[in-house]
Amino acid sequence: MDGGNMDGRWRGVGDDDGDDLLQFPVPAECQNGVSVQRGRRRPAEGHTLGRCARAVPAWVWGPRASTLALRLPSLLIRFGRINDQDKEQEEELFDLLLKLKINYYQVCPQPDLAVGVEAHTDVSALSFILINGVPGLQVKRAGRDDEGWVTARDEPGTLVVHVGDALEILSNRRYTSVLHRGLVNRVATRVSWVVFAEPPPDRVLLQPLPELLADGQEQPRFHYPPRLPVPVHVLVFSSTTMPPKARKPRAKKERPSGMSNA
Ligand SMILES: O=C(O)CCC(=O)C(=O)O
Ligand SMILES: [Fe+2]
Repeated sequence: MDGGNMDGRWRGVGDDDGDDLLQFPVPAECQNGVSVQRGRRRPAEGHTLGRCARAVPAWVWGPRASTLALRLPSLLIRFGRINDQDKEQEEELFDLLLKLKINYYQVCPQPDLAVGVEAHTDVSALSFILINGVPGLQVKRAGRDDEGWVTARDEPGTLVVHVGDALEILSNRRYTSVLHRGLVNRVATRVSWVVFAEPPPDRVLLQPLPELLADGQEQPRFHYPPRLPVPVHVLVFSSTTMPPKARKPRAKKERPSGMSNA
């Protein structure tokens, strides 16, 4: 991605080494919340979302993330022993939709009282998360409810990959989606760039892949009659009235106290 200067407020990222990230302010227009950009291409110049997306480190949109994003579901499914012959299904899984979201968390002197991004699972197949070196991404440990939250590593250049709901459903829960949350920080602004990789909404139905159930040994763990295409899934699962997985521990309402990093 080209270097640049938007109204003198920020400088672009030219290097691919992740170091720039630590000194990299997000343009003011992106600081009111989140910006979402659909599609695989970088947004158009001049568009607000484009301006925000230009703040994205090169390699979020660059070959490393997109290669991973486009290949990982297929590889994971293969590990799940999907029938190798089903090329058509594999092609569909390759044809992922990539969406970018930028989270900007203002410094907060009282992080315990603030809401960052509440505990949730992503509806994507996979999510790729890059943070600006300020910790605050937390993952709920699988298993017992009382095991608590684990803070993701924050070394520059660390790319966190989450399994999302779509992959859990397609894989008939060979992979389970990750409950996670984003916290604000007491002393530093947090920025996270998330690329959500989703199955193509017009072609992939969110149901366990038939190949996994073909031999009759395994029962489908997800039933959605009538079988829903992705947009409906997103609608339903985005609803606060219908959490995607009752088996997942619910988000605790209390604010974590150990995350100030002050
Ligand atoms: O900001 C973070 O570290 C996580 C954000 C997140 O999980 C999301 O936007 O879906
Ligand atoms: Fe998320």
